[in-house]
Amino acid sequence: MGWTEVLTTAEMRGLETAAMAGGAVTGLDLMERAGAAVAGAIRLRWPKAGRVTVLCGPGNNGGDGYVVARHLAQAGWQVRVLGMDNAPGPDAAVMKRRWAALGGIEPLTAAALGKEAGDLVVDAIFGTGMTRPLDREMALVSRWMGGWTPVRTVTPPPVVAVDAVSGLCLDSGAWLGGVRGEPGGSLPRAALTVTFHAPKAGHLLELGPVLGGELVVADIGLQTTPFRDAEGQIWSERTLAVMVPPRHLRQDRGLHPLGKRAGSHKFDHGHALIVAGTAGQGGAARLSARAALRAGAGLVTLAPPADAMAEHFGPPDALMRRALDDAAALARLLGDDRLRAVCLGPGCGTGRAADLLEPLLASGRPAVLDADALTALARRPAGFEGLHKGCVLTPHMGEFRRLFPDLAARLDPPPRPPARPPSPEQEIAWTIALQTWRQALADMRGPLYSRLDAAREAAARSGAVVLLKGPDTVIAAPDGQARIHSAFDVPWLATAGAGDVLAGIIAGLLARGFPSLVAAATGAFLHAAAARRFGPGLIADDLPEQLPGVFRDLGL
Ligand SMILES: NC(=O)C1=CN([C@@H]2O[C@H](COP(=O)(O)OP(=O)(O)OC[C@H]3O[C@@H](n4cnc5c(N)ncnc54)[C@H](OP(=O)(O)O)[C@@H]3O)[C@@H](O)[C@H]2O)[C@H](O)CC1
Ligand SMILES: [K+]
Repeated sequence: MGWTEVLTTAEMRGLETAAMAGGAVTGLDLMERAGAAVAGAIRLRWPKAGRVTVLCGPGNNGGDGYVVARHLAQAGWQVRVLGMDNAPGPDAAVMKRRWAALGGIEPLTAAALGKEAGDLVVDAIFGTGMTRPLDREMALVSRWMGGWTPVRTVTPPPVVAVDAVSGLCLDSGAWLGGVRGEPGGSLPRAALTVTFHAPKAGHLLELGPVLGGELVVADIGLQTTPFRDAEGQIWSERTLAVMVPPRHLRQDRGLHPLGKRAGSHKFDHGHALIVAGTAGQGGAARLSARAALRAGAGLVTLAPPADAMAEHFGPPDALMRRALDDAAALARLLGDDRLRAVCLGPGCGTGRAADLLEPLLASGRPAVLDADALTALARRPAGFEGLHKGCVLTPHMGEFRRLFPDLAARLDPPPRPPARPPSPEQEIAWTIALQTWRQALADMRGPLYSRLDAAREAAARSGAVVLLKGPDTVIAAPDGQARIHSAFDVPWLATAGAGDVLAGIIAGLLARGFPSLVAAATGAFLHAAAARRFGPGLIADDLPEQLPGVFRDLGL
């Protein structure tokens, strides 16, 4: 599995500051390297020199912009710079002067965009220093970069964002001053974002992947020194992105983590138990069971109640079936240590899930709790007692809200008032509510609370690994470790049963002995890779059948 370190803006600043304090590098070096990297990425994608408009903000992001302008001009591009009329920090001031020696700087206003914008726009207005919503002028510029063209302005050419599209909170992926969860039509869209040293969480969450276009991570010579935070936690291992497996992880370099050693025995790859529910709901558990088999578990047993056994006959023959009627029966089954993982929830029924949850937690066995098991957990008088780090909770946002209402609420935008006054006599109250709502949006201050924060707190509170589902899936462990799997290119995963397959893949990996955090992160990766491989028109039943091809693609 490929792990890419993901940083918060504070960690990025910490890394830069430490590198500069150590004398290894100066801010000016870093800015030169950053700007040169952006210019290089531009020249790779648009090899023919053209006309570019560079928008430079008040700080170091703007400083990068002046470096980009200089490099593109020296490469034969016709460069027009629109810059803020301010006295930036020392590094940006140097770079601004170096540009000014080559070309002019016009004031950065929305009106100035009305004229010729050229073949490309570079957004170097704000980066990691973006802490509050854009003011009116920059909001107009930002909307223009999203294709909004009021009278007398030209349609914007492709946009390249330096570090991020300006306006994005780089810690949460939310739009500062926007209503979370509503992408909104007039936000900027970049064709390419060039960030530095490592992706930030905001590049991978919520609107980050939607607005940022292709993400390039440019090395600017910052060593990933294992920094320790106040709790002694090594930063560079806290949050990792798990989207792209490195091609180098092939069999010829030793056994791939997902591979199987020649001569191994089925029990070497573990036995997974997939609990099924009462008659008529069996499809979900069958999907999970098939997925666990395809994920490489040595044995998989489907366990419906005796009265539902009849519905579970049929393929795959490799799937074993065994009646499981109640908690006592499960406690007996779990007495067999070879049973290495349990999947509880898909198509199980909340009553049955509630009964079976107790012996399952008491056994300490690795387990995936999904669907009805999560509903049962939310209603459980004992709460999260008995959960352990071998458990993987796989809630979608609705289930997450039931389990962790206070955390979900911190992700919610301020409640929007109705579109119009409910009645004439309520006109005044409605007006006040609307002004209060608008002020709440204007008062937003970054870094905003993120899905990563929410998953981390949920894992710490529950004691289990929490996989918060979405196109930006976040996986967090109780010890603070987290993984992000961002896949906005497989919308077809929004189909009945896809969650059951994910639960089954994770259960299969747990049975194979993968630690819970790695099993969940690898499961999220395999799930999306299977969907990507099948393509549009997929149904959940197609997903397990794609896994052999995914493994081949991984070089297994
Ligand atoms: N640190 C380094 O050596 C490197 C930095 N790189 C680049 O620098 C930016 C981060 O630069 P920074 O100056 O910290 O912040 P920004 O340029 O993103 O923002 C500039 C200032 O703007 C103010 N601000 C914030 N929000 C708004 C707003 N909505 N309207 C107006 N102004 C706003 C804020 O200052 P305040 O004190 O006013 O809050 C910002 O400080 C990083 O993104 C990189 O591009 C190099 O690339 C690597 C080396
Ligand atoms: K920017």
